[in-house]
Amino acid sequence: MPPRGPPPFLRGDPNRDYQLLASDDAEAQQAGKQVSASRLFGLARQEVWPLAAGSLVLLIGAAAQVYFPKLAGDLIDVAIQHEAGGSPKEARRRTSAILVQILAVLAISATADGLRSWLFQSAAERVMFRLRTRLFAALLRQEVGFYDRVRTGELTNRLSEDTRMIKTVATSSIASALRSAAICSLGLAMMFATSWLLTSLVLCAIPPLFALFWLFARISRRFVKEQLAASARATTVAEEVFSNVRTVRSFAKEGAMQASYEQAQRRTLYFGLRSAALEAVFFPVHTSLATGTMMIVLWWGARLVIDSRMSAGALSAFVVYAVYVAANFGMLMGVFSSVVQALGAGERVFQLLDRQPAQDLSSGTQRPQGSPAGGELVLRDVHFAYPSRPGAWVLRGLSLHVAPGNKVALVGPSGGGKSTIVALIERFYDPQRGSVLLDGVPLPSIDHVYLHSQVALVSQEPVLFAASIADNIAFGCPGGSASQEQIEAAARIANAHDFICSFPQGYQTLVGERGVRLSGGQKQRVAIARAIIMQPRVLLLDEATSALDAESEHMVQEALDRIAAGRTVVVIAHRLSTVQAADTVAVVEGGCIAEQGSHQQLLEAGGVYAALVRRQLLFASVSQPAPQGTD
Ligand SMILES: Nc1ncnc2c1ncn2[C@@H]1O[C@H](COP(=O)(O)OP(=O)(O)OP(=O)(O)O)[C@@H](O)[C@H]1O
Repeated sequence: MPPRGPPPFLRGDPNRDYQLLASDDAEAQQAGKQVSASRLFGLARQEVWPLAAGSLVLLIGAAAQVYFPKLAGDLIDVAIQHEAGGSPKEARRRTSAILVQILAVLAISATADGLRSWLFQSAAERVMFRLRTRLFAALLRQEVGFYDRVRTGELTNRLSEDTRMIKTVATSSIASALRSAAICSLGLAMMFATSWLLTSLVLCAIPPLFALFWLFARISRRFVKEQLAASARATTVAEEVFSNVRTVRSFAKEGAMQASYEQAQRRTLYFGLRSAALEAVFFPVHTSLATGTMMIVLWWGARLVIDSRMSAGALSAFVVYAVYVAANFGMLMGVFSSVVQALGAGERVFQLLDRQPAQDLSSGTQRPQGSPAGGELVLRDVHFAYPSRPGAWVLRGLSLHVAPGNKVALVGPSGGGKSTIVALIERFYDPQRGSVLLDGVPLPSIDHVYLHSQVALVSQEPVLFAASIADNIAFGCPGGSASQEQIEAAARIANAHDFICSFPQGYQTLVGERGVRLSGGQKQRVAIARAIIMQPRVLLLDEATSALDAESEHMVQEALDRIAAGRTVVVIAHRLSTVQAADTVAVVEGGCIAEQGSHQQLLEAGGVYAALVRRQLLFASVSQPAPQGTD
């Protein structure tokens, strides 16, 4: 019986993340299902020369290894012949000669093993580097909607765990497999040369051993795949808890989170235990079969020695060869089963590598220059539903025109679609119908980097990177690097310079993960500086609500007013002063622009806006006086 589904925190299908990805993209899923061993090994294609060189030294090392039993057999025969009355001098001379051979073979074998290890391991590291960077690039190419559906823990797990598993198989396992195959073949050849009769007996045991391994690999592949998926879910829970530790603490939900994590891990444990049980059955059966065969061979060999059909030295050499062959056959099968298991991890990685993003960021090439003012925004008959909720239309034929340099304030009831409009202008999503245009050019036709150097977003809860304040501000610079003067100039406009200088490390102060070491107002001002340094033509603002105290709200507002001057601005307005200062107020309701005009015009019209103001549904969160004459 599989474990019960996770508790509330993770309620739903335990395979949800995996299935989401799979059902999300049937084509990629298909491609994922068809992952073949050749595709897995294809990852090592660029390493063909190091691997070829590694294989060569590996063969040399294997040949050296296989020579040892022969030397051991020779030594035993010399000793036996001496016991039977041979000359001690001759025996000593022969043992000395054998000793020289042993030392030479040891030196060759050690050098070859060292070289082999370096060549294969370094190739494996490079394969993993390439695989991870390719996978990261593939993930970064995906549209924002993809991230709405997949949890980050799932993706980071694939980047770390799955790629590590594939790396080992794609290179080192080739080395082990080749080495074992070489030792097996050479060992078998030597066994044949020593006694074809005994060798035939050994060969009889190989088909059942192989069948056993094949069965084991098939079953364990499924377990490994499930275990990786379960472990990804556990990582997701851990990541979510760690990044929301303040929420967890404030609700005293440590116990519940612990239970969620345990539940997620329990599934990992469940498949881990099944793997362990499988191994507990498989390995004793395999070992008994192999050891039983060896003992029968020894028994028969002893009879051959007694009948003088074989020397004791030859039997010793044969037994050592048989042990070599058995051990390496075991290793070969181990590699085979880990390849089969890695195909499970490969499916998941290749599924992501193959996934075609719904938005092609490289398709846009245009850089509209527009009139000198620039920054004309048009939303034309836009219909939009979020990809994670297809069919639930958020915008239904919405049209909006913002002239260059104009300021439009979006107001309306919660959930009406204001933030969605901003997300479409940022091209986080593309509308299903209709279009969004900047300076007359549809956004998908505009060069991605250019678009985002012209449009800046300052949200209510900006997220900063875990770096210094200077680095966070410079992040906004289109070229990627900014001078200290530029950074400081932007910080001054954003009202951030003074508080930054009050920190002992000034601009080099680290802000912590997502900016956790700064206050809400400070974070927002750093985010404003990050937008200012970009010198955008279009500004998208989500105004701060009462989350800030009066002083920092004033500082933030002043900074926003400065940065807005002379630019096209779309602001999600929460304050009366903002709507009053806007050229146009657009009331977003039910996915459409219900009304548009100046604050005064709309109040006088006595429509939706007037009703919302009257019912205090707008500006309720700020301590501004209610507008006059609305009743
Ligand atoms: N990423 C998303 N995936 C699915 N649905 C979403 C997503 N973001 C928002 N929605 C849904 O889209 C609708 C419009 O949301 P939106 O955030 O645009 O409203 P809003 O007018 O900005 O609201 P508020 O004033 O409360 O911020 C809501 O029903 C919301 O649940």
